[in-house]
Amino acid sequence: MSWTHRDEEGRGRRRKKKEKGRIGKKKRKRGRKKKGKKGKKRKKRKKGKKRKERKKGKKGKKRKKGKKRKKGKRKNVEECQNLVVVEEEEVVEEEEEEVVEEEEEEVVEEEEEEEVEEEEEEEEEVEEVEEEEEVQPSGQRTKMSRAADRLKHLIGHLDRPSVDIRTSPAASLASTLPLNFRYSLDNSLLTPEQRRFYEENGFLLIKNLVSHEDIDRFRQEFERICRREVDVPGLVVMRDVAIAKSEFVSDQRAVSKLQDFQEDPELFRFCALPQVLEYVECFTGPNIMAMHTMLINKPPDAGKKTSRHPMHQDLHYFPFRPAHRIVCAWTAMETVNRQNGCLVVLPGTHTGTLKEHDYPEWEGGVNKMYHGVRDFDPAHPRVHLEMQKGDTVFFHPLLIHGSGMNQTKGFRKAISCHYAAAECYYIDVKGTTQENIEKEVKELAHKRYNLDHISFQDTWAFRGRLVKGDRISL
Ligand SMILES: CCCCCC(=O)SCCNC(=O)CCNC(=O)[C@H](O)C(C)(C)COP(=O)(O)OP(=O)(O)OC[C@H]1O[C@@H](n2cnc3c(N)ncnc32)[C@H](O)[C@@H]1OP(=O)(O)O
Ligand SMILES: O=C(O)CCC(=O)C(=O)O
Repeated sequence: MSWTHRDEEGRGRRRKKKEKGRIGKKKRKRGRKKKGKKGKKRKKRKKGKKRKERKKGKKGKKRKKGKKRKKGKRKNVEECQNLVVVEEEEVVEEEEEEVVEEEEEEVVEEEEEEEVEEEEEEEEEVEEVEEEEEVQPSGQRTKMSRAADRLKHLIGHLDRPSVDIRTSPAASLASTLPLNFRYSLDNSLLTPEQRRFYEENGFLLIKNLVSHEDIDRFRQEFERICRREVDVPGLVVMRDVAIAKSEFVSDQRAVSKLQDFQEDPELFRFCALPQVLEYVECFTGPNIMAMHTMLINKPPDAGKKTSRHPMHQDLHYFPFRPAHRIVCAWTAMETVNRQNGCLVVLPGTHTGTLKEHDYPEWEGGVNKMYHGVRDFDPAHPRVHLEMQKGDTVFFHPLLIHGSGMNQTKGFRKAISCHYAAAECYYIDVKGTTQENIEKEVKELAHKRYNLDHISFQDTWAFRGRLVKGDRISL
């Protein structure tokens, strides 16, 4: 637990450096802002005009949609009666239609995004915006076409055949890369399309990345742990709240999640798989820490819907930054689909800020520390990440995601690791929305290990393991 001392110094140095940088940045900003504002007014006028045009267009579209929807509904009732029940019960709670209606929602959403973007631009990102405008002069790619593009990418991305889609970017394509990527680093692994996809959506699904052989080995180890044949230091074994008080059965039926398996050499192999780290490096850079590990064994729902995982942003749990140098790798250990509670993501939400989280008010109870995001746009398009064994999704810690209820009789298994650049630094969460989780974690550490003065940051420094490069600040 030595982060405090060493890092306080480091933090001091960094803070000074940052302040210096900020002053410089502010000066530069001031100089540019004048120029920027005029441009922005022009931009706003244009946007107003565009908005009017869109509204006009939307009326016509709505009428058309009404017809389409009726047809679609009939099909739903005839063919997918079960689905109606599924929809009602899932965390996802929205109607199938809402997902299909992305086009319409995207327009509204894009408008909202534009406004938020504008605000952010005013405050912080003047420099970046200017860069963006240089490489993407208005008119070259409108917001509308970006929304449509995004949808196209999303669908194309999810429909890919089950093969490894790794390719090297062709030299000729490199020139089409925008220069303002902020969520991924220059690398020779991701294609321009994959990179752009992550930038815009906050996740990237790679098919068939982890071998079935490895997954079977992880499964066997999981079963050994459940049978208590191995004792793993630091491991947290969770039971679903609905069965936590029922009679203990010492096999996987009782276990809903293994957390912090960094001391289990077999399970921890997952975190160091070279083909996984190759991707991770595109987001973290070459010095990589495995910060958080989980094997999630989503149980068949006991009837109280407690197998759901509320919509949340993982950054809520992390007292380290910057967010865009943190990434999660989540690998399906078997087929995951809407029936057994696949991941559900709100594409693009990684571009927002960390929101307030707390326990959702669910009648059947909520699992310990399963905080949900307080306010998010329920109309935001959702993507259900249906995956096959070995498929891996990489996602940003601000991406709002969750998972639905497991309505099957089987367990739904996935293994995951949150990675961070070793250059990330700890932050003090006092006075922030993360205070509630800090309090809970500290209480748990006290209860479990009788540790009184452990800090939130300590609990992370203690769990983190270097998997590549040098351990720097974390
Ligand atoms: C970081 C990336 C994103 C992460 C997102 C997440 O996953 S967030 C989720 C992360 N979750 C966690 O870190 C939680 C870690 N979980 C734990 O530490 C533990 O499973 C636990 C505290 C909940 C239970 O610990 P114990 O091993 O002491 O369990 P024990 O069986 O003795 O139960 C102690 C008390 O906790 C209750 N309990 C047990 N499991 C529970 C659960 N899942 N949810 C709520 N409460 C639970 C019991 O009913 C009992 O209450 P009574 O005392 O009233 O009888
Ligand atoms: O695997 C799941 O069901 C959800 C996992 C998740 O969202 C998380 O642990 O952050």
